[in-house]
Amino acid sequence: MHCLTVLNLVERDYGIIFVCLRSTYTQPMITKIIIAIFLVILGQRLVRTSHIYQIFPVWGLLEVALASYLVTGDGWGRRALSCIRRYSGSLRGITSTHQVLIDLPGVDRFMAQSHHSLTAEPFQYTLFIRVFGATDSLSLRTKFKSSSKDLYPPVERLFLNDAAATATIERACIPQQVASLVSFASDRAHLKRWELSGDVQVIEPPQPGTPGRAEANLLHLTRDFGACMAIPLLFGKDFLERDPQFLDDFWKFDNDLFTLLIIGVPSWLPFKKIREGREARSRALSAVQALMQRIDQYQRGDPVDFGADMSDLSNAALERNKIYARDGHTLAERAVSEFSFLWGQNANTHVVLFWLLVYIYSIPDLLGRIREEVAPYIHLSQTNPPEITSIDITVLSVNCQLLKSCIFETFRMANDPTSIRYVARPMTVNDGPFKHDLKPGTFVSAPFSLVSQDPSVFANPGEFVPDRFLEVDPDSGKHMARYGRLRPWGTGTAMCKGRTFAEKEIMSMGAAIVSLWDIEPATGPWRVPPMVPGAGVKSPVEDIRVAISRRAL
Ligand code: HEM
Repeated sequence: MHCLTVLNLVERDYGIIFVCLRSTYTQPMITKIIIAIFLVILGQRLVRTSHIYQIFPVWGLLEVALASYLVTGDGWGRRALSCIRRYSGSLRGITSTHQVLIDLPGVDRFMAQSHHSLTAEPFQYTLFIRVFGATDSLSLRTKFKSSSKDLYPPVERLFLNDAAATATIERACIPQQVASLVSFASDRAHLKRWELSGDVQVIEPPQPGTPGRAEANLLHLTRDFGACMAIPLLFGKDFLERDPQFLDDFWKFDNDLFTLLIIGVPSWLPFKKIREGREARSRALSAVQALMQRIDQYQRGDPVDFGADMSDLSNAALERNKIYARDGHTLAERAVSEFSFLWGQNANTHVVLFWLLVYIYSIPDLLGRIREEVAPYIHLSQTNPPEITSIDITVLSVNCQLLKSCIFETFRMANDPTSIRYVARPMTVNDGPFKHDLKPGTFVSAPFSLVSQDPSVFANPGEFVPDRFLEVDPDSGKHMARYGRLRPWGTGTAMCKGRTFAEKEIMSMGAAIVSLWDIEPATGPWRVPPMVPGAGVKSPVEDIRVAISRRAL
């Protein structure tokens, strides 16, 4: 924009200040101070009024929680909500800037509209600023706007495409890795990363003919085990090996800080949990920034820091870095974006794996049924203890419908997905007898956990029913697991881009673990711990101490 135009705009908008400015030319110091204040105000105004991105209101998720709570309550909750909400029908938002869609007929069709009308980008940008540690600026909004739609195709090619997702999981060498879920190493220096995190204690070392027995914290063991499989597939092996602290920081940030920041708790509050979470985030971001530097060096053909091996980086990481370089993102900005992607890849998947194992091992007879179902595709050696010689990942996904139904049921019990979109153009919502006009510049949210817990959709919603999602296919007559009204991956164009990979990963790791290991509580009978809601998949109020031994055939 030409500077005279800017000055004209400035004079129009800030006339009085401008007059003052002109009259202070004789006092240069005061003039400089006024100019500085004025430029800050102008800068803030430009950021606010640039419609590149709006920030999702800080109370938005609390409004989703409140509307969901009131609508599921008895009569008074619904009546109270009817008095305070803005629209009628299925739109339950209280404020004019945000509508919560509950029981909207055809919600998938509505949310499937093109990103020119409904877009997830402003909410993702809000997460960058509010949760992942980026600093809001007009320049960052502009860069994020030009990069974001190009950042997903590389992810889709690696994690969404069926054949590519299978090939990616094959590279993780699950048979060998699952055999070392517990290594029984007597020397701490030889314990795996996930064993350290799971506080594995060997109770009986393995002897010839007798499997060993160890105790571990199941959530910590499983989530680090999963992350140690998944992260190298994206960022190569060197990343986690170079930074042994990274996973602890990642989970600390996820558990202690993420939920607080997303609901708007200021990160500067002087509480120990927040301070430690912030420190963990800052260390994790530094590790990712150093990685981005190495990726950049590698791509430009420059010497790579520490001579790190970058040969097994995924194409997704390489292609995304090219887009960041094209659009002039600093290394710190790339780190925030990749850290948020890494969070999406890991924060939910391995916690789902934990809950799946808890249900399979704790529900009488289910372990036997799953072992029987997966046996033809998890090939075991005849040794004692047995080893997995190969896994047929493709056929496992197609033929193991009970396991798939158990995964869906785990999602239903433990996952709280919400799709949040920005209304970029005027839109009309068809809501049965109602029609609502949505203004551009507002947000809509669709919380899907309400359906998951609705007894009229899923009978006895508090109970884990392994076969719940199995339906008889009219053509083949076989049982097939179908999602029905479950939406673990959100909906519409911004639906999860890693869902094919995540489902196959949980299936193949779950099938491999149950085939090789016996797991039971370290003391007493199984007790499924209560769940703490968070951002996505819920955590247990406390970890479960379990005894693990190799399965004897
Ligand atoms: C059990 C595991 C997972 C669950 C439950 C899950 C769930 C979700 C949900 C609910 C969304 C928001 C969708 C919406 O707004 O409608 C989402 C978005 C996303 N997820 Fe996942 N996810 C999982 C695993 C993964 C993995 C493994 C990856 C990557 C490898 C991934 C990458 C993404 C990306 C890139 C988005 C943003 C998509 C967009 O805005 O276009 N997710 N996920």
